[in-house]
Amino acid sequence: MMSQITSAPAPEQIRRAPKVLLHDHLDGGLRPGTIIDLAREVGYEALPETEADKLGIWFREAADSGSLPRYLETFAHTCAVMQTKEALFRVAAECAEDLAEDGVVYAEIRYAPEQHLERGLSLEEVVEAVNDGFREGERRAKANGHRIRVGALLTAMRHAARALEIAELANRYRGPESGVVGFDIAGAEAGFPPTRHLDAFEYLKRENNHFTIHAGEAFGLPSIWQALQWCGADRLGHGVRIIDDIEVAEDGSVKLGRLASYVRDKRIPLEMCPTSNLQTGAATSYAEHPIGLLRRLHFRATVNTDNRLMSGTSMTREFEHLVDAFGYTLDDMQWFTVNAMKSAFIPFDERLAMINDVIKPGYAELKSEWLFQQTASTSGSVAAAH
Ligand SMILES: O=c1[nH]cnc2c1ncn2[C@H]1C[C@H](O)[C@@H](CO)O1
Ligand SMILES: [Zn+2]
Repeated sequence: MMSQITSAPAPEQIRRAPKVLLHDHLDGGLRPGTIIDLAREVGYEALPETEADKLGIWFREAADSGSLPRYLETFAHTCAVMQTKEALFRVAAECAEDLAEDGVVYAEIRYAPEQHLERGLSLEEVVEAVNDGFREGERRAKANGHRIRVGALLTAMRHAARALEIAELANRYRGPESGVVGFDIAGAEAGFPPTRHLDAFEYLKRENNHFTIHAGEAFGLPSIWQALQWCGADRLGHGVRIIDDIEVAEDGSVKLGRLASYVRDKRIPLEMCPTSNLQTGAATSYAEHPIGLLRRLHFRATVNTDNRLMSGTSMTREFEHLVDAFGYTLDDMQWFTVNAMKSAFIPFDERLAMINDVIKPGYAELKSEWLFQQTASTSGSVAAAH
């Protein structure tokens, strides 16, 4: 039997470990250099910086406001340069390449097609350009010795009124050829409850389709309750505020309210995004991030990036922060990764194959390296003592 891995994985091991990403926005993950190139090509002159390094820093700082609406304002610049087929293709291809480079083996990437129509594209053209870009990125990753599969989630903006139309689009493009795997709603949460879009969710349920809902990020339990019990969400985007329904007494004993119990009992996946939560004020520090408690209580928690550009992050970095804050090991990383893979929107047999053929062997290899190093260093110290 494999012995327990006790030490913290090094950043390089974290990068090489197979990772699964369920919550990442396409328009929140552009390379700064690409934004500058695309702005030049389309004549967009409102960028706050024209050097890639400075632009990357600008996004991180502007998004670090402590408020979700202010965080969301920064997307005006990325969406502005994602209005042509070529731009969407490039951004999607680079997204898949960057994730593969970071050790992500499966990703569901979301974006709102309705935000990419300013220069005359149709919703269908947007979806097809992004899908083609993902396929290209998968090919480039393979050529570089990486393996990644990318699915798309189509998002509707919760302040707008196109959710049913976008849900229909997601349904039409669903399937292995195009790679659309589900639906989401995003945008400012306070004042825009998920029930505004009930028609879209009811439609998707009738179509046996999958959806996640951003809930419990900038607003609390009522938003999570609506997302699950009125709308029927398969997963929760963030869901951090579920912590409001959990009481931890001074002696460490824990009491779950009915909603928190439901979420845990039903194994509702929580797409947690620690760095993004610090920026929007949904959590105060990594060490106090609810993911620590939720992991201990065996909620189906997963680790995600949300917006790699605005949060200056990657899957490796998110795990590094959690390793620092909670002392997580490769076993914990594997637990989060298997949770995420179980919660993906692709068919069960394909999820199982990813777990058995990619994730478990990947972690087994890293753990055996770790054991080998431990043995080598122990026998080294024994030899030195003689
Ligand atoms: O964390 C988020 N909460 C709510 N909405 C978000 C978050 N991150 C990005 N968005 C919005 C801004 C994007 O333009 C949109 C589609 O990806 O989704
Ligand atoms: Zn999000």
